[in-house]
Amino acid sequence: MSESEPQLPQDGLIAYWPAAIDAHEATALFNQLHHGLDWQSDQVLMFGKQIIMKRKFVWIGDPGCTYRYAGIERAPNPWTSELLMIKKVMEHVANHSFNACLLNLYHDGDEGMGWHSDDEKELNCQAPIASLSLGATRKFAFRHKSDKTTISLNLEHGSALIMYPPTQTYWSHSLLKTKRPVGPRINMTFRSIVPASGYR
Ligand SMILES: O=C(O)CCC(=O)C(=O)O
Ligand SMILES: [Fe+2]
Repeated sequence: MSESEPQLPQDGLIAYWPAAIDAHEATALFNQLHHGLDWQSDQVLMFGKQIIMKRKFVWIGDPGCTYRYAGIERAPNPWTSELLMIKKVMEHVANHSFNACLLNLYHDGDEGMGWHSDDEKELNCQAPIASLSLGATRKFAFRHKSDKTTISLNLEHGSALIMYPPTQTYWSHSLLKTKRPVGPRINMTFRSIVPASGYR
């Protein structure tokens, strides 16, 4: 496994590992997750209306790792043995430990994720976020919040993208939609949550 070069010019730090997991393992994992998880419909509040997204998600984490996202509070689902195994790999790649993971399922190129940064208040802002991609290769882009510089990279099957602080402070990111016919993709972002006060 080796790192390859895409980098942010300023105000952040990323590392891209094209083959964090080998292709065979990545395919087996994709199939297990695709069929084995209880995928939920994502909802966003738009112009005061709840819109159901085609994209699906699963929120996994240690007890107490509740996540408020797009106005909805999400209690964590427990870790499975394969998710714990992947968490270990990603902890090794990122050199950091994680207590939660957001999985997103994009059925095709019509589904993506708009510009945002992962800077919710329950996230430990000193910790990296480690993203693992499985399935179709898709384009992912960073845009600087003030000068709008944009950097894009293709996230390949089995690749890891680590976003270190202060990337989320200065850069937004997006999973771009595409008109190219592409198959499904699962993305897992391993995160470090500061558990809600009721749990501490
Ligand atoms: O699908 C991806 O690669 C990105 C997902 C993402 O940005 C997120 O879950 O916050
Ligand atoms: Fe994100």
